[in-house]
Amino acid sequence: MTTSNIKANPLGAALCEKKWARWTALALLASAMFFAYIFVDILSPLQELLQEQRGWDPVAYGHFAGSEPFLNVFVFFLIFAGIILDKMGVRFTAVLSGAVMVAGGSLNYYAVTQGFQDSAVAVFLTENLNLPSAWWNVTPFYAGMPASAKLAAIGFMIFGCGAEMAGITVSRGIVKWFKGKEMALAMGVEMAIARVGVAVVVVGAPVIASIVPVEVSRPVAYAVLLLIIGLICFITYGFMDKKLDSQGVQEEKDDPFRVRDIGKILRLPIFWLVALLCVLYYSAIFPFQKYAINMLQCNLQFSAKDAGLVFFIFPLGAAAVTPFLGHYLDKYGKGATMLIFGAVLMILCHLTFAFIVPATQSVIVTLTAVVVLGISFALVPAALWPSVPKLIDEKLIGSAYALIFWIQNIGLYAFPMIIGSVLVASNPGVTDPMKYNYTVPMCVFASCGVAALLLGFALKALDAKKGYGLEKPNHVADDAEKELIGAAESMEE
Ligand SMILES: NCCCC[C@H](NC(=O)[C@@H](N)CCCCN)C(=O)O
Repeated sequence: MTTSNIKANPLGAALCEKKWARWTALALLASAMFFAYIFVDILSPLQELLQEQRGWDPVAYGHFAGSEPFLNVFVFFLIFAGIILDKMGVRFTAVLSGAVMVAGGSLNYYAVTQGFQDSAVAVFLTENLNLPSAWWNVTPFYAGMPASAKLAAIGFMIFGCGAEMAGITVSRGIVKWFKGKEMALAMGVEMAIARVGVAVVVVGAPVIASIVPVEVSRPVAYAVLLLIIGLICFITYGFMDKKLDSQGVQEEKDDPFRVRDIGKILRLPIFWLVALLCVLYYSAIFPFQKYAINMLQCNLQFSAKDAGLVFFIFPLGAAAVTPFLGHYLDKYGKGATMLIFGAVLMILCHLTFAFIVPATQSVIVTLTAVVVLGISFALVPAALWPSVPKLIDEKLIGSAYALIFWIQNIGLYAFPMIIGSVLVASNPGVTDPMKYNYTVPMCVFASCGVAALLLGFALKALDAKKGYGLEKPNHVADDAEKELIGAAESMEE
């Protein structure tokens, strides 16, 4: 186990000790993530236009949308990203991730422009990447997929590598600047800003696209511009980070990296509890988001626009509450309890969508469930991510975040497909997309919540036994305490 990352600074107070400086660093990191979250969902509200202008049917859109985690999951890019982060540090990895996002985003943009439609690349892609729809074809490509959707998927999977790399880097950056201070609050603010990005896109993308002449690629162009600004934010952050390093406040780097370090993380039972809780919880949130609008339309007989307005409060509600919960965690702790409480709320909401909403068709009940789900989506992330540094040796924190993200991405990749199949199987003969019954898919989401809840109890019990400090305020479970735990564990072994 490592000792504290704060080393004596002969030049006076280190930059991270100054409130304005660490919050400026956070503003730069959070802005880049805000722009990344905008890009992730930029095409979500434009499905109709994509069909009209580029010929993407729902299958093509679904394959494009699901392509983001592909390289991270199947080419293990996230694992490499964690190793790069632990070896090269926050500054290098942040700029690299920003550049990868810009490259992938630009390709994605080019794919949806009119210029691409008329190019030789389009002809090439129309004739290639026509993979059969067989069980082994885990790629987003299939025979007959529009060329623009193929290239957009390639761009989106490259973007996905940058976005997830940025996610782990920003988490490690926040640990570097805020450890022993308002760390959970800072992570909460960062995630709240990201949620606002999702809400902005739902409203903003259709408005930008519908400026005459109506053009589906225009919002993507703006989003790429924002990614470039995000890269500039990361570069600017790099100067602050360098200054901090020069003051002796260097992050612990894993030098040289050894594969057995990953093994060390994988052997920790507490790591598996956190990672499995994460994949189960997030699999019932992000994939649910993809179906939520249609579920609301089917249950309430709403238009897509009205259903979108109801669902709009979900990310905004989460954004409003997350920083307060982060602050609560810093001050009072109770991280494991928050995870349990968040899972309970999620189960209740999904069961409400499964049984009560279709039976009552009540807008009030639906709105209440959406708000409560937003609170759940604040409780779990606010407690989960700041708890990781309490469990893992600081110099392996990048790899630990990366492994958790990787396991989470497997769920994010698989669940939209699982839910799609469950939806079709539980609605035999239904072809009208407004007539689906969502009871069984919602029960699947609720059962993820039940499994996450059980893991939450197990986590709390293991924490009570081993004293990781999950229930303690952030600054209490410091490195000295981790060292004691580490020593106790080595004695047990
Ligand atoms: N500093 C970031 C903490 C994680 C925030 C978390 N995001 C994720 O878990 C991403 N791996 C998944 C994003 C999926 C979007 N395509 C969050 O709560 O958003």
